[in-house]
Amino acid sequence: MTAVSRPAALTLPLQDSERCFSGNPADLKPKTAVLFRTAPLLLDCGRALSDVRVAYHTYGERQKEATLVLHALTGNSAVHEWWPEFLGEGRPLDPSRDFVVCANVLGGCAGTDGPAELGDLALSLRDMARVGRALLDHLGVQRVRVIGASMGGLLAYAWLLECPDLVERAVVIGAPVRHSPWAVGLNSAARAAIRAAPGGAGLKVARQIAMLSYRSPQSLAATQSGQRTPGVHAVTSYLEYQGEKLLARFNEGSYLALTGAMDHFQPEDAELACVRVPVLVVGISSDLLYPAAEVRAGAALLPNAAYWELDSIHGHDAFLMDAGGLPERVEAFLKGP
Ligand SMILES: CC(=O)SCCNC(=O)CCNC(=O)[C@H](O)C(C)(C)COP(=O)(O)OP(=O)(O)OC[C@H]1O[C@@H](n2cnc3c(N)ncnc32)[C@H](O)[C@@H]1OP(=O)(O)O
Ligand SMILES: N[C@@H](CCO)C(=O)O
Repeated sequence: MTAVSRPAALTLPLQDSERCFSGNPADLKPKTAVLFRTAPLLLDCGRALSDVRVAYHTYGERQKEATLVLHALTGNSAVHEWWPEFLGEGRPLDPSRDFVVCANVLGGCAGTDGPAELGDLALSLRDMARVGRALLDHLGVQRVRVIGASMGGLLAYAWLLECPDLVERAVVIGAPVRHSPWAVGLNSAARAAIRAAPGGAGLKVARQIAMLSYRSPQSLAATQSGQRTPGVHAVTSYLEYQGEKLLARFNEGSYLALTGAMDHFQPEDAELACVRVPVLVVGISSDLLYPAAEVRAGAALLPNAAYWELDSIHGHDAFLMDAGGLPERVEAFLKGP
């Protein structure tokens, strides 16, 4: 790995993620585009949006074919910060070979328009795919390979249904084809916490509920047994800390909008049977939020899907924390036949 050098004008110390990224230092900066200037975006809820601001990262030289990364619920477009095992020379997303694009989703709070700019929004994952399509048009991209995990995996399914003409192949990691009552129930409890205690306290509880679904009993037994502070269970202070961390970097309106979009994405089996392109679906052995059997059953609804399982004790977030052989699997699949 080659360390990147920062332009002289910037004197902040490099973050670890920046040191590890061996591509063009200019790729580390987010870009913005204002889309839907001449014709509005018609949302599934019936509202029309014009001049939609989208913040995104690209890695590598611009090409007509791209690899589009779809981030998770509280993730963002800075792939180099949260997926270093996947992005870089010799990795599945290789900027020396590929044009990699990742945009912050509509409805989020990382630079793309969301509730903070637009007010309360009833959004769908298909709306987000349409915004992504407009961004690809803006960049001159005509074909994409799509890869997403968690909410990004659900969004990958939305791309397959909404933009079948653009998608060449797709990787779905740790995501079902639609939310189960269990997943909707967890999000409903999180939203109830936000509505019961607006202004921050509710968002912190929402994150605590969600974190439990992102880990597993075995993972917490391995990492959070005992106490850090006398008289306080380690897992209790861990969850409190995770709530504080999310409050510092996220927005409760976005949490409501994005979890609502995930819950309302309920494609029919017959729609999924029309997806013709090759799809690699990855389940996670200890995932409590989206159990591997459910993810596998979703893959079986697609005519041209392969299923692989990541073996980890760390639950849903293993794709971030304990990726094991996943990068190699993804790379082999993205290369194509
Ligand atoms: C496809 C996508 O888009 S994914 C998007 C990626 N998402 C993000 O990057 C944002 C969300 N982040 C995460 O979800 C998590 O940080 C993960 C999954 C990346 C990593 O999870 P973890 O290994 O639990 O690490 P996490 O950073 O959450 O927790 C460790 C922190 O908790 C603290 N901590 C650990 N145990 C305790 C405890 N018992 N009490 C208090 N604090 C604790 C650690 O000191 C550490 O603090 P720091 O963050 O200030 O360094
Ligand atoms: N840790 C992920 C969870 C969903 O994968 C996030 O916060 O977005």
